[in-house]
Amino acid sequence: MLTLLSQYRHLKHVKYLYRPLSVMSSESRTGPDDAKKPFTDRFFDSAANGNIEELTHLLKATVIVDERNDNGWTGLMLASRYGHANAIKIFLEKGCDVNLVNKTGQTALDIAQFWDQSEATSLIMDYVKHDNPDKQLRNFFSYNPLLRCAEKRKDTNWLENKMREDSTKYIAFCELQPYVLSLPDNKWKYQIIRFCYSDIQSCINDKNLVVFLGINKNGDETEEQAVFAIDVPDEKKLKTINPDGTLLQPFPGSMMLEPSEAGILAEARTMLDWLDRYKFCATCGSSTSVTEGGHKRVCDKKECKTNKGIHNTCYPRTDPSVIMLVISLNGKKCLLGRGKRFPPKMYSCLAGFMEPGETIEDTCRREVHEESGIEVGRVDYHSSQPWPFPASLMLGCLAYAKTEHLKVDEDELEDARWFRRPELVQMLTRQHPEGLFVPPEQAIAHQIIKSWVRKTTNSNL
Ligand SMILES: NC(=O)C1=CN([C@@H]2O[C@H](COP(=O)(O)OP(=O)(O)OC[C@H]3O[C@@H](n4cnc5c(N)ncnc54)[C@H](OP(=O)(O)O)[C@@H]3O)[C@@H](O)[C@H]2O)C=CC1
Ligand SMILES: [Mg+2]
Ligand SMILES: [Mg+2]
Ligand SMILES: [Mg+2]
Ligand SMILES: [Zn+2]
Repeated sequence: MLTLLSQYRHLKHVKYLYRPLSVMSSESRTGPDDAKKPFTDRFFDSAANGNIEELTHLLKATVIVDERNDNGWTGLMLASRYGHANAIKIFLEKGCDVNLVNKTGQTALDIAQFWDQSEATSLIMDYVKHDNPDKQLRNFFSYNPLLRCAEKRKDTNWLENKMREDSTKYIAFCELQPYVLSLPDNKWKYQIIRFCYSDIQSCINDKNLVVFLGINKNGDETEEQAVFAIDVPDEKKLKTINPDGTLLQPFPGSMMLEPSEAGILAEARTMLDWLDRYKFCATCGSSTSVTEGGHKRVCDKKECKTNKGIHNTCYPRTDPSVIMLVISLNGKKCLLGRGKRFPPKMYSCLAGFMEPGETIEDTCRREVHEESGIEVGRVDYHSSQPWPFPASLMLGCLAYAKTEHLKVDEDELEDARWFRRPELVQMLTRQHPEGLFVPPEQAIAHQIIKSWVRKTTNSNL
């Protein structure tokens, strides 16, 4: 406490500590010019003033939740300094980083304690206590609420009985697009239709592909609800069962599902695509039969070597790909590129498929060099994302550049450029003066860029 006190005595004469106080006066709090202030000034002001309406509005762009002013103060720190409990709750709900420190090394908790803001102190302490591994970033398509129950896949009797049970649900696909309903209160949100066995019975035959996806965790333990995916090649059949449904296009359709539905879609879409495309043995060319609830194909030719020893060529495929945010030598800029098929004005992280025998780090170094001419040194893993178009697993990384001169691979990219942090904030929040933007939050690229922006500041840029 003594150290903090002495820090404060020193700081209290420094204008930045009180920078937000300039708007604490009654004139400026309601001043007509507030709306014209830069976005970040309004953000810091609303945190310091406890202006919940403004804060809620500005935090729709969650990327700024950990934005720091020139002195390293976050909105949470400002709200803690002045004891605005409701503002603190908003920051915590939005997943702010409570561990950040300002330029004098204080966390929001240090500040709340120092200023005897007891409610602020207990809110943050409570949050820290309950901060658990579940809070780890979960990318879109990666949250599948079903228990896969791999052990049940070999139990043919169990599977056959489950397929006919009243509680069992089927999600139907036609040409790899799920059959969905748009939500009555929000036409931008869709829900995958879950059919009962009696509804879908007429579509289940030897030709239509069926995959056991798993057991619904939320179902009653005594009556496990199994979920299957079924491919129904004729959309008209689905229309007869439920005329209100529609097929959901991959882009942007899949992005409009709830995250838990997107996770189920990721499993189902990749599985159905694989079952459909790998009908013949890759080793001997014979036909194959589907087994294990749709999770394996077995070569019909008994003597085929896939039926002896290691025969994993008959299992579903996942193609690992890396996706990386390249950070410049001085740590102040990031490299983004424009693929030839991107929507106009969209820039994203560089990405590429892994080759056999490569590590994640080496794939990042190779792909960055191939696509931009930049040499990469250290590579840090960030997070991963299943990308079911058709079967990628995106391995997200931060890659630290050793060089800066760009030599763009024109076969793959239309452009690649270094962007400074303020520009990235504008692109993430769709406020860039030239209309440039990054992929939506459902893409891992967005999350990697956002996490770098949240961990850095604009100072000295
Ligand atoms: N989730 C996200 O935020 C993003 C995801 N992605 C995904 O990342 C993946 C990789 O990115 P991309 O830049 O396309 O990859 P690369 O940089 O490796 O280049 C694409 C080239 O790789 C070839 N290729 C296709 N499939 C494979 C494979 N399984 N193994 C090796 N090479 C292959 C293609 O050749 P050919 O022309 O012969 O088909 C294509 O020209 C893609 O699935 C893409 O959809 C990319 C950006 C953002
Ligand atoms: Mg690429
Ligand atoms: Mg490439
Ligand atoms: Mg490649
Ligand atoms: Zn074979």
